[in-house]
Amino acid sequence: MSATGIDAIAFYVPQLYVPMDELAEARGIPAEKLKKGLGLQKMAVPNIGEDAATFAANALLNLILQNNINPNDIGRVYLGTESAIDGSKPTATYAVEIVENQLASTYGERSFKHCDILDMTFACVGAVDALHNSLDWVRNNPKRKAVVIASDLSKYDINSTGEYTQGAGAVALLISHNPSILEIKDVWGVASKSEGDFFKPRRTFKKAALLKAVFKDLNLDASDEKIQEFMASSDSEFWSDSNTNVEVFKEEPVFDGQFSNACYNDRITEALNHFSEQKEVSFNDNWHKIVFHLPYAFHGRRIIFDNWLNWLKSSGLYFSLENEIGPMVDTDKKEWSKKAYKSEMYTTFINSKIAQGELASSEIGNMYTASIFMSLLSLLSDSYNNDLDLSGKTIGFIAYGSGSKSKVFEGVVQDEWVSKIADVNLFETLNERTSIDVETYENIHRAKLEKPIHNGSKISLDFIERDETNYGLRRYSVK
Ligand SMILES: CC(C)(COP(=O)([O-])OP(=O)([O-])OC[C@H]1O[C@@H](n2cnc3c(N)ncnc32)[C@H](O)[C@@H]1OP(=O)([O-])[O-])[C@@H](O)C(=O)NCCC(=O)NCCSC(=O)C[C@@](C)(O)CC(=O)[O-]
Repeated sequence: MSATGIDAIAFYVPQLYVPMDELAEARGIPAEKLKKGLGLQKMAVPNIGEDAATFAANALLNLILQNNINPNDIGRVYLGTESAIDGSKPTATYAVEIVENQLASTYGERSFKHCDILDMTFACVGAVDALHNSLDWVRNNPKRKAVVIASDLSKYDINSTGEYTQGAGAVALLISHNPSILEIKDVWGVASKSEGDFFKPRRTFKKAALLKAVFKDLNLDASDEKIQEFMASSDSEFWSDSNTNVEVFKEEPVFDGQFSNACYNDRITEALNHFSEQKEVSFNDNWHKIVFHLPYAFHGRRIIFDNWLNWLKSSGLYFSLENEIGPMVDTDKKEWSKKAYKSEMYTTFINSKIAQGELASSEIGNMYTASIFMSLLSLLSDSYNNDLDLSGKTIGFIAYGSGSKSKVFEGVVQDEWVSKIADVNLFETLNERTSIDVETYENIHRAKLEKPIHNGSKISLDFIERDETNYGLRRYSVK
């Protein structure tokens, strides 16, 4: 059976960002905490009119144009996202429609007509699920090709501990036989457990209670009779709606930061164990590089530490660490762990296996589903820029999605990888973005602006339909 995996890769990141120094100053947080503690330099900010569909469309279009892909050859477009723009109509349909229209003059109308299009959602691991499924499907027939897109925007409440980890964008992958970039092996470590570490519930409010609060603030008669009378006679489409409750969807999650770290740690440990039950592996020796889901740049290096200690024990190298920092004494475990974390051995491990995958995350922030694929692209682009050959090397992948699930898998870099990375220009593109100040970012965050700032994006939301039969349908335009 021929190898299957990633044959081409493309990305899209919004043009706007906030420098971390400025955000730290505005929030009264030491900039060193964000920069040295979490590894953050810039936070990508979506412009007005950008959403998960426009990011995905941009990444898909880049993938097709940069690699001369004929859309008629693609049998699947599976999109992983937790920022869906509709509860029923997949975000992938919007993205494909935009791209199909753009390609019509070259490939004719409806070039994705026979393509299976789908969204998959499981927090940040949803696009890895899309990849896993697409690999299984492609593997069954040598002619099959699939596209996997990861597209998201991570938005947290202003002033929350998640705010400085925000980011946005998309990565698109072409999955095929005999891939040029990465063969992905069919061994998957999986661990799932329902947890409430991070989620985006539908929040409900009683309409009468909302009105009561408003009436009271305005010093109006807030009696139940008056409220009922108002709702029955109101011309407003909102207040006259027959539902008792108002359902509100917010992009901002409900989350518990340190608990989410603990869930991430537990799930990846279980998934790593599950992986090694299926394949004998010495993670330290066999994995040349490790790519993580990165909610912020330094998360991988912080969260893998306990597993690394166990890897040292199983590969007989623990004594080298003890030689460097001394043996652990039961009474001083915490101090010893701190020393081990700062040891030369661990620093070498981070610098040789993890740091290249962190570079793009420092410049963008959390891209949710796209973070792990952006980390792969960061590793490949940095290796390309520094003439480091990765051919034949094994990369380990550690994915996590809140709620919660981890998947662990591995891939082998193929001889042709350079030919597919040379024109991606990841870091060059990131360096061309526009800096905005904190006030402008806050106005975008609070939806106070109506028009895009600067030149706006190439693909953006044009308007939202308001007629009864197409209410809420989104229309996009391409400049
Ligand atoms: C991620 C947290 C929890 C971080 O929480 P936090 O409170 O911002 O930071 P911290 O207290 O964990 O400290 C961060 C580091 O900064 C250091 N530090 C402190 N001060 C200084 C200073 N002056 N100079 C230098 N360093 C400093 C400090 O020592 C520490 O480093 P460590 O000691 O651990 O190596 C927070 O940002 C958060 O709640 N984020 C949102 C949730 C999240 O990202 N969770 C991550 C795991 S869950 C996940 O990955 C899934 C997710 C979120 O992507 C969603 C999905 O699946 O859909």
